[in-house]
Amino acid sequence: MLDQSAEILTQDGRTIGGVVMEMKHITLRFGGVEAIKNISFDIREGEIRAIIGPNGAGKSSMLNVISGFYVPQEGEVWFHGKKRKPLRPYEVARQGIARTFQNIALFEGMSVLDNVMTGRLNHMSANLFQQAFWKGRAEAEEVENREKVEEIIDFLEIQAIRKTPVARLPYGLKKRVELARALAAEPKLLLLDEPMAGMNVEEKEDMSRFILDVNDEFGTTIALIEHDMGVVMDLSDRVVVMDYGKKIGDGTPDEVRSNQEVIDAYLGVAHD
Ligand SMILES: Nc1ncnc2c1ncn2[C@@H]1O[C@H](COP(=O)(O)OP(=O)(O)OP(=O)(O)O)[C@@H](O)[C@H]1O
Repeated sequence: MLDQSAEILTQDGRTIGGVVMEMKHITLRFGGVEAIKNISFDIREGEIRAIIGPNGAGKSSMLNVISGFYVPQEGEVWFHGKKRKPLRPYEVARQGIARTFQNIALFEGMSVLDNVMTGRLNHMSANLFQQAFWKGRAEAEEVENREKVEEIIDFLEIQAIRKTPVARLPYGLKKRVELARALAAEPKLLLLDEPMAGMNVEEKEDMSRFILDVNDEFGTTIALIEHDMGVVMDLSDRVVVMDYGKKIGDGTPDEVRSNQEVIDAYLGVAHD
């Protein structure tokens, strides 16, 4: 059996670390619909792991299992070597998991800066009493949080719009602000829900570059779901392919690309 803690080499010669999350025989049902059927795979430290598949394949359901939002009826999720119990939303953040959403979930009336600041909530320990009576601590924390947020804003090249209300931004930039907010939490595992959906070619190229840069610069482990096979192939170290709730492929982009079952699933399904 493969040593789970051992590093492995990717097809591009990158080294990725040991297993951080393991999905073991996951089955998820909504009433009579089996959205995920007995799927197992792992996510390794420092990798970009994509889960792809045609419409209705079960990708969103899987992302929600990874994030802890859905608890599967069967199977186990292991995180950092421990079997995970059902989590409350704040516990997910404390575990070092942050995510973006397919339908952007930002505060439209607030500025970019304030939206990104909300990503720091988990790093704010000063309570209301301390904020009122122990100004020093609350202020020090505020300075530290601002510094981190400014660093991320620079990194994602959104300085010019830091004071702009999100509602005024084009779609591609909103997606980048969402990425910034997720990064502000300094996650160990970053989950991206169709990060390229609805983008034009240029926006997709920008987003790909930022995802690669985040992974490279911060060493963040990234798991993303994507509907369009093309966009993630150059980006990912390893890819899981789902179809009708089943896993039909799992491997390097080259392995997945030459997998006949994967080719058939994609050819047999109409895409938008
Ligand atoms: N909350 C829910 N209640 C009932 N059925 C659901 C629910 N969420 C998903 N499903 C069903 O589970 C199956 C998988 O859906 P899911 O959204 O996970 O697929 P997907 O691969 O993300 O699809 P898409 O690419 O279209 O977003 C579908 O048959 C869907 O109708």
